Amino acid sequence: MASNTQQPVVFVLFGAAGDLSRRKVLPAWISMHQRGLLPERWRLIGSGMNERSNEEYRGIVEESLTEHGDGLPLDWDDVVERIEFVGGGFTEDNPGGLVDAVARAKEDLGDEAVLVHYLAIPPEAFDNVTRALAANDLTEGTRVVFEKPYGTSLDSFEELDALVKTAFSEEQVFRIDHFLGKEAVQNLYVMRFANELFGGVWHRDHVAQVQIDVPEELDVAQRAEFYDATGAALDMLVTHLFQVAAQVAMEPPEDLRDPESVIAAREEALSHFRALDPAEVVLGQYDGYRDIDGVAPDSDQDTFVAARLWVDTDRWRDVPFLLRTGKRMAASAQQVTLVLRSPRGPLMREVDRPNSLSFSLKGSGELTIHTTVKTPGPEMSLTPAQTELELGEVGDGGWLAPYASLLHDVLTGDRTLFTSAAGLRHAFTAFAPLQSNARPTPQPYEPGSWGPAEAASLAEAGDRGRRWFLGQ
Ligand SMILES: NC(=O)C1=CN([C@@H]2O[C@H](COP(=O)(O)OP(=O)(O)OC[C@H]3O[C@@H](n4cnc5c(N)ncnc54)[C@H](OP(=O)(O)O)[C@@H]3O)[C@@H](O)[C@H]2O)C=CC1
Ligand SMILES: O=C1O[C@H](COP(=O)(O)O)[C@@H](O)[C@H](O)[C@H]1O
Repeated sequence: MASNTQQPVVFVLFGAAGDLSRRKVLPAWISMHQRGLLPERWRLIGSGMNERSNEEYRGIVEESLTEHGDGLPLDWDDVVERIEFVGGGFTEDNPGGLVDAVARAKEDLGDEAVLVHYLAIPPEAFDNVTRALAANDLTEGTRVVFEKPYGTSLDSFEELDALVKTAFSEEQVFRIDHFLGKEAVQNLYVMRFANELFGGVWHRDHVAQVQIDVPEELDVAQRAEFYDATGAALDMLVTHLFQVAAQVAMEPPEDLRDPESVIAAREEALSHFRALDPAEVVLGQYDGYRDIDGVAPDSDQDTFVAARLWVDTDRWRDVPFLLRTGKRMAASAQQVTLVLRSPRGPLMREVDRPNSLSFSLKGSGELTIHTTVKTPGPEMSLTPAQTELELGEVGDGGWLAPYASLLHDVLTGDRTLFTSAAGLRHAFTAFAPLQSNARPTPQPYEPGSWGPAEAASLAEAGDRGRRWFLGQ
């Protein structure tokens, strides 16, 4: 479904006043407009449960751009006229004013206008909105973007997917996982496949462990209801951290420029994720979480998860993938680290810290390489050293925020960085033990800490001397 980027677009944003829309989607859309990545003619229709006037909603967009984007575009007076809001929800039986609003926008832009639906709503609402789109004839020729998590368990994923298939063909569906749109995540495979320095060691013979670590200082007060129904493991582990792990673990695709080939390679890796062993998972809940408005007073929801994942392929057999994320932690970072094995040979006893390649996924990304070098001077003594490469400061390209990059792909029809149903089925299968009776009880942890103490030993167990790379 490739398309010409000048085809006018009607962008219908469900959950248009929610946290995701305000912090990410609206700033991304307007930044695309500013960068000339949108067609000249477009309309944005926000949809929500609550009633809001166009003026109120435009005020929300303005605030979103000021607080989370690059400020208002120079042509704001023109842009603001293209934005409207339709409240009161959107269901099979009661489409509210949305169908009319879409018809007006299409009339305005012409018949060739493409309709893109973006579901920035809680996952439990995906099926109702899908049904409503079908019942109200808003599916044909459109594209639909589903936020993550696409399903909340293996069973609900299957139900949702079966429903979505009745309403849309696969090429209309874009299941987004915005971590795949991060520059540095894309750079993981470019660095690996374009550099023998990295590609040559990307193997169990050289890598002792892989860490994917996303601690967040952020709390959840702005979206307590959503979060308390979701939790860290569903919000982050089975989604972003699994996708990034698959990106690290995948075998070389046949053709890196062919979307199907890249998706197949990433999802083949997912199919080799061993089902999580609850004994190798630590869940946590920060002290004070239950006092937040919107959180159940007896909630046992996890706000932290650390897991040891195994990827059963020849390349990764017996190499632990340590995954960790949580809210209200000591620091905010997004880091993928390949910790290499200790060197053999004459200096093996003198090297304190093995080599590591550490990719920061924030912004345009950064690579840090830890090495051991000779201390300058007459003595033969060794010193740990590190070197950094800012991945955004090379060449003359311009960094795109992940949501802008992925929305651009939706408009051009490039599916490389989107997930397929088959891939998500593998992810939910490996995740299922955490949704069974064997789910570990969340352990309390201090806000501003690195999570429950048990998580530290998860990194050490069975692999003496290994630690979480961050926070040690
Ligand atoms: N927030 C984030 O950082 C990220 C969120 N996501 C995903 O985005 C989605 C939305 O999350 P988030 O924005 O944080 O959640 P919020 O709770 O902040 O916002 C959800 C919005 O959806 C609307 N809504 C609520 N219930 C329904 C329903 N039953 N049917 C239709 N619309 C409904 C609400 O509209 P109204 O205000 O009018 O009541 C609300 O504004 C989730 O799937 C989440 O996983 C993905 C990546 C990052
Ligand atoms: O999907 C989500 O991601 C954010 C972190 O992503 P970032 O791009 O803002 O760094 C996380 O805070 C949120 O809980 C989750 O829903």
